[in-house]
Amino acid sequence: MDYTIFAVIIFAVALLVVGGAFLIRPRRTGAPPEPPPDERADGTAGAATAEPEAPTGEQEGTPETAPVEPAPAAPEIETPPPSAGRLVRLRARLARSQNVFGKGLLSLLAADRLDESSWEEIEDILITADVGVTSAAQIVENLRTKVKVLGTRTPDDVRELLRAELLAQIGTDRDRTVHTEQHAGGPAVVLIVGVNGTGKTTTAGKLARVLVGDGRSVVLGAADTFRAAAADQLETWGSRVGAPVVRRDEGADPASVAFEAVARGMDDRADTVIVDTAGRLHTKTGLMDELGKVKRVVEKKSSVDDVLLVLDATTGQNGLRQARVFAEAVDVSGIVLTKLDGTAKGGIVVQVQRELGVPVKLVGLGEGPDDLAPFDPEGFVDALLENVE
Ligand SMILES: Nc1nc2c(ncn2[C@@H]2O[C@H](COP(=O)(O)OP(=O)(O)OP(=O)(O)O)[C@@H](O)[C@H]2O)c(=O)[nH]1
Repeated sequence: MDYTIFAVIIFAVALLVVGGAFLIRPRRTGAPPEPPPDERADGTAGAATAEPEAPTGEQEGTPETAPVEPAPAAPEIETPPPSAGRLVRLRARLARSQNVFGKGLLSLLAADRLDESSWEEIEDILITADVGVTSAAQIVENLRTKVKVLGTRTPDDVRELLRAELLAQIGTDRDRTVHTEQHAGGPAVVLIVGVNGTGKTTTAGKLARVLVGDGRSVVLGAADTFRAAAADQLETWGSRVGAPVVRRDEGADPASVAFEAVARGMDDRADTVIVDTAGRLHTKTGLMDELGKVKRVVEKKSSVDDVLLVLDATTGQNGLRQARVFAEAVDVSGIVLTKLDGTAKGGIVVQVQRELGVPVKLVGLGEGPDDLAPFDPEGFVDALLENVE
């Protein structure tokens, strides 16, 4: 009898130890971090705690985190906020970063007399904000004409003049929808392209959150197979919102991963497949071959509905050079401008659209998981001119 009780106690202790090991194990093997307990449903949780951790060397070296099959979703799934109203929520951040730009222009325009040097200064401010030389000259010319017609100006008149001119340059009638709706029974396919470090993988993850927040189902494809860490990062994003991630071993053919992701999206009857691609700017030919192949192979299964080019707004002319190379390599259909919270160079919206003839569709305004918003010209310009005397 005593032996039986002893055996039962041993068995119970063994159960506890094994159970504990299971509970602790996923964290050590680089599985997605549990959502912070204080994350609010409206997505306003502190950015620092809510952002999935950047891949670390420890994760890169963990062989268990590179399965061939799509990773299982973590049990605790978050509900991100929907896309509507995101720019409004992030407006203060935009207003803060672009304040110098808006304030400088408004105060110059409000002066009683606008002489030649004032107009030059206005043009300089526009160029410094990365509006681009051609657009800056055009804006100044249009404003000069309107100011002449208007005669005297109240601060409200000036604000309205500038608002209208900036909106005209950005364009209010372009289609800025990211095409994520199912078609012909299959999922929409969105390719994310851009140089590494611009926020490409982060954007793929944030976009998945936007879509899940809008009630869609998403499959993520980790076709940046040159860095295992990029796939790990994507897996973390996917697991937090229950989006399966299709990945392969480092060095695998990106096109085949993209193909498998679309196949998985079809099997799952998902709404959207988001494919993160590699962005090494080795040679233009190499890039063209690689991205061209990904697109061609995906198109054997489904049409590609959007090719989003991710650009870091803080990189100015360098970013634009990269954009040109990508636009030559693949048919870019939309631009995602990231890190607009960290630069006063919001004028890049005007320049990049003018250069590439492609609309800005999404903007990144922070490192938080829900700091990606659909781009809305009115909201953007209003934030630029907000709280400025
Ligand atoms: N402040 C700010 N940081 C951002 C934004 N978007 C991305 N980032 C940060 O930019 C860094 C690079 O992002 P990644 O997504 O790793 O960049 P990537 O282009 O995928 O590069 P690889 O992962 O190297 O392929 C990360 O620390 C992001 O948190 C943004 O809108 N604002």
